[in-house]
Amino acid sequence: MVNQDQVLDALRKVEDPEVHRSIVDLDMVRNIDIRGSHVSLEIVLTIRGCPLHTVIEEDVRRALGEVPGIKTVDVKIGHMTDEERKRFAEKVRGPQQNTGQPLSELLSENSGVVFLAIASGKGGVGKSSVTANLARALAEMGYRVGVVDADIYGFSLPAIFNAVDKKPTVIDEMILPVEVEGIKLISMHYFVPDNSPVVWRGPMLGKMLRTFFSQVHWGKLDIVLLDLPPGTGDMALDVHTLLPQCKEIIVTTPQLEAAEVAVRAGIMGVRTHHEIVGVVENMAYFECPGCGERYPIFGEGGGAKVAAALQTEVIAQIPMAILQSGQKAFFGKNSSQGQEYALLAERVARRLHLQEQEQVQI
Ligand SMILES: Nc1ncnc2c1ncn2[C@@H]1O[C@H](COP(=O)(O)OP(=O)(O)OP(=O)(O)O)[C@@H](O)[C@H]1O
Repeated sequence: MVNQDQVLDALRKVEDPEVHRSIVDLDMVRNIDIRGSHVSLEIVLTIRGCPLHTVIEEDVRRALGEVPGIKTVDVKIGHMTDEERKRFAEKVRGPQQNTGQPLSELLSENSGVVFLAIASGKGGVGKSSVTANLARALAEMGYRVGVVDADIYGFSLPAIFNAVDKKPTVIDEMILPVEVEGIKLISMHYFVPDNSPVVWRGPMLGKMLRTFFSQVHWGKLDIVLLDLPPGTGDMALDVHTLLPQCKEIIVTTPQLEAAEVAVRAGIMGVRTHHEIVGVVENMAYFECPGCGERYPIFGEGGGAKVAAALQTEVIAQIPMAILQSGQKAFFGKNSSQGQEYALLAERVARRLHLQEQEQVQI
């Protein structure tokens, strides 16, 4: 007859879909009762009505179904008490962290993580689109990617990722980021009541970033992309203070006016000792789908100008796309933009010395 240890061993392979740790290690399994080939048990979830309960239940049934000698399984779903939830959160995030340290040190699980800020001189050049597409392309290369939407004036990443209606799970002051296509995303969008305007002052970005790193449980990551607000304000300074080793990509369009302000944003990055990884020229040209001819709709030379001024290189030129109303600039890997983003991700990975990963299918 099957024994309790065999049941627990099988369940050890089942992970909580948000925390990505074994439900046995997280004390989520209760009341195992074995009668011949029938096993009944209870799984306790952190919150009532957790939308992921069907996923866990199916995984439990599948795992037990593979154990010889088990024919039928009865899974009851229960919920943790406040005390149990507290213990769960402590288990996941480890001992309470000291928020006086630089953020990078707070990420004890992520000591080797690379921070890459995406900056631009002015809004509307495609900084958020670059962040989202680069995140996707890096995830497709197999990297574990986190994205912080630090563009506090216009948090647009949830919309680009089609994740506006998702909600981070909050367990006893521990926040689990939203996950889209394997990418972990956190944004102020999830913490302000319906579209209410947020009046931000300089130090608030620091406070927000601190919260995002001290209370958000990211799990293991290889790289964190930060979508910075446009411009040269105190933000780069804040990011530098909090993440001294942060690298930077500067986004511009080919227009010379955009390039001039992008140079200023880049200089701000250099002054704060952020290594500039390169310049991404977005909406660099439009390629005629019929004849393949390239048209420089916004002129030429902006990217090269920024790169020369900052003593770096243009590491991608992203073609312009014709977008339908409401369509986001989030490109599939077969599009010409998607292919450029794949090349950009390879360059970024090389320049940042990310460890090689196995390609994943998204
Ligand atoms: N390659 C592209 N082709 C066509 N449209 C694009 C491209 N990249 C971005 N866009 C569009 O340009 C607009 C601005 O993009 P995005 O929001 O990413 O810019 P941003 O620099 O982050 O601006 P803000 O800081 O104001 O949010 C969006 O409508 C986006 O869909």
